[in-house]
Amino acid sequence: MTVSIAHLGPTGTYAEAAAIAYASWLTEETGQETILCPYPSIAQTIKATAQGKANIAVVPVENSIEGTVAITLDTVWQLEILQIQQAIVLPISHALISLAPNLNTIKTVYSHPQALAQCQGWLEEFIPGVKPLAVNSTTEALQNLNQDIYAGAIASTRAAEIYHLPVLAHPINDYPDNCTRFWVLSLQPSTSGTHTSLAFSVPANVPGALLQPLQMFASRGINLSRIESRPTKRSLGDYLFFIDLEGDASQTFVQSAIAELAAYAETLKIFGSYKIFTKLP
Ligand SMILES: O=C(O)C(=O)C[C@]1(C(=O)O)C=C[C@@H](O)C=C1
Repeated sequence: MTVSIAHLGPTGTYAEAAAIAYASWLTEETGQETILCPYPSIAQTIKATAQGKANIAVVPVENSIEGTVAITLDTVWQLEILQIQQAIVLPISHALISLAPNLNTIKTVYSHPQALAQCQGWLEEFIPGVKPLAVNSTTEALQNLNQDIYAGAIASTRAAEIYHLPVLAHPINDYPDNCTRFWVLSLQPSTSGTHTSLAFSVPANVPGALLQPLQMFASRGINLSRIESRPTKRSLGDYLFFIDLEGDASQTFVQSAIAELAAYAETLKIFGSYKIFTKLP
């Protein structure tokens, strides 16, 4: 069977690079053939996989400069049925791509909001007054860039090569060690790994509602590698808490922690246990 891997498109995105890295790993490990399936948005990538239209989704979840990719957490929470099979950390090195003769003539810069935010200091310093325009992905604007010499786009040098466009400046991210973590999601139960991701809402906004779950992890010696809050979208000030913990959900002490957490939580969702792969530059 050929494994279909959904990712944010069009071709050349960082998500596609992560999907390619996962596809090579999968083929090496299992001998399975893969096919890449680009989708116009991160939400559609995740939904297509939840609906069985693709076998796997590879989506960004957190960036070292800008933090959470909110749409990923929100969609995974809403759909509930997807499990994390693996996490992949990719270095992100942005380029300014444009047919403009020099930086001074650029009036607008297109990119994904995460990429624009990761380069905002550079943009303010080197193209002050430029208009940042958010689009669905770093590569969405590249197909039309040759129609506007006053426009630029922030994407990878790999994308510039794919679209045969010149790089005016690189790297332009505000911090050199920029990297993004991607989740590999599917409908299959996750196997095992070093980290477990879960999320919960609390029954009431009262003192200690979050302290009790956190204390429970601490008292068991379970290290949390990430905690993130997202609005429940029900009312202002009402939150969900996303936690990554160091441990495998099949370990007895993690199982008992999860059982105790269920008692504190209004709703608890477990997104699986998985390994984190770091692809070096
Ligand atoms: O637009 C892309 O190329 C993406 O893969 C999306 C995305 C993101 O959403 O964070 C992925 C990595 C970078 O952080 C910038 C953009």
